[in-house]
Amino acid sequence: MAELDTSGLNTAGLTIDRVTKRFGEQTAVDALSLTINPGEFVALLGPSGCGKTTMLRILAGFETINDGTIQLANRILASTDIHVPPEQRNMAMVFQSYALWPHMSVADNVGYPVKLRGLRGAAYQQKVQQALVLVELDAYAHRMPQALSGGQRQRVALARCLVSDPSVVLLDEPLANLDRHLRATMEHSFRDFHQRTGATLVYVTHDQTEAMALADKIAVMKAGKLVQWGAPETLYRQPRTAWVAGFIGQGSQLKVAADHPGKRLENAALMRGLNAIESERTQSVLVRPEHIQISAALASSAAPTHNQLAAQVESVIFRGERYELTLRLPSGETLLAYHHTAPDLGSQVTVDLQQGWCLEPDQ
Ligand SMILES: Nc1ncnc2c1ncn2[C@@H]1O[C@H](COP(=O)(O)OP(=O)(O)OP(=O)(O)O)[C@@H](O)[C@H]1O
Repeated sequence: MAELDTSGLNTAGLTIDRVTKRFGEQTAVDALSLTINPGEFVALLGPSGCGKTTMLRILAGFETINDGTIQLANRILASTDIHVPPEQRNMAMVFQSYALWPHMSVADNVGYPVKLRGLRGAAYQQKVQQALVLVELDAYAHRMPQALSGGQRQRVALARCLVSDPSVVLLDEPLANLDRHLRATMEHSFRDFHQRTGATLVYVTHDQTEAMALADKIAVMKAGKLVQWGAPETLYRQPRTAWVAGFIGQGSQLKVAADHPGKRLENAALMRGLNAIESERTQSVLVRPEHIQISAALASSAAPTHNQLAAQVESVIFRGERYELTLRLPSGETLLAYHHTAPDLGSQVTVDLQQGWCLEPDQ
């Protein structure tokens, strides 16, 4: 592919400082602070109604704020008494509905924002061509939007937001209207797009696998508040609270007697905590399925060692590359585990727990 000129893109960082947005009695965004570095790909992740779209609309300038400040590089975009209008923010937004003009070709759709600014002739053609190359749609310049797939239409929308050299690209659930297969393909397109442009991207989604696959950093939101901010691996391995642990990835939460949240327990310490008396088992610990080893069915005469647990197989689901098992422990708690073969339902197995992660209780 030809060398791409993305020098026009004046990527910048965003500082969101204690931003609050209320709609009447309802606080949609509650004292949220984030520092987004230039060129970072950030996902705002959370369940429906947690305030992520409101936060994106605040960044775009479609909503004013009640408290806090937003800065793009050194420039204040919003505070209690400043509100820079959307068209002066140098940001571009991509919606889940694509919002393409049906009567314009792909090239005309992409070029529209710069045509509005008066760009014409060779400079215009070059800008449109560059943006189309970035989303690998240069061969489709003369097609009409109706003659494109959903994924291609979304790439046209991406190209259109790029022509105006935005400092930040805001994306509101851009894959929500696509089927599962296409979403996976588009995840690759978005990653490529980010690598080639180096743009600062803020991406709203309620889909944790999408956020984990795409983002450099994820802001997990709940009821308008930021509950955790970190790299996908950190959120997966070291979720702060029981709620984050349940929201990101798969796993089981067991009660143990252990000291502090934010600590990893290796096998022996974990087993000591699990074997403590009931009243002392007050700390929630997360055990991911990949940290559970299952031994062959327990012979009737064999007992698990003191560092193992006995468990009963309650359900077995075939997932192609592995089986997903639900195991019932003597304490009554359940454990999600993976295994390469399918044990009989109701059979007893021995379980080795390699490690667990101590969680903070939810507020
Ligand atoms: N214009 C508005 N007027 C009143 N309340 C609003 C308005 N916009 C959002 N809200 C409320 O603010 C809260 C946050 O909404 P928001 O759309 O930001 O959530 P979300 O996390 O993006 O949800 P979803 O994933 O369902 O889009 C919700 O309770 C919503 O009802």
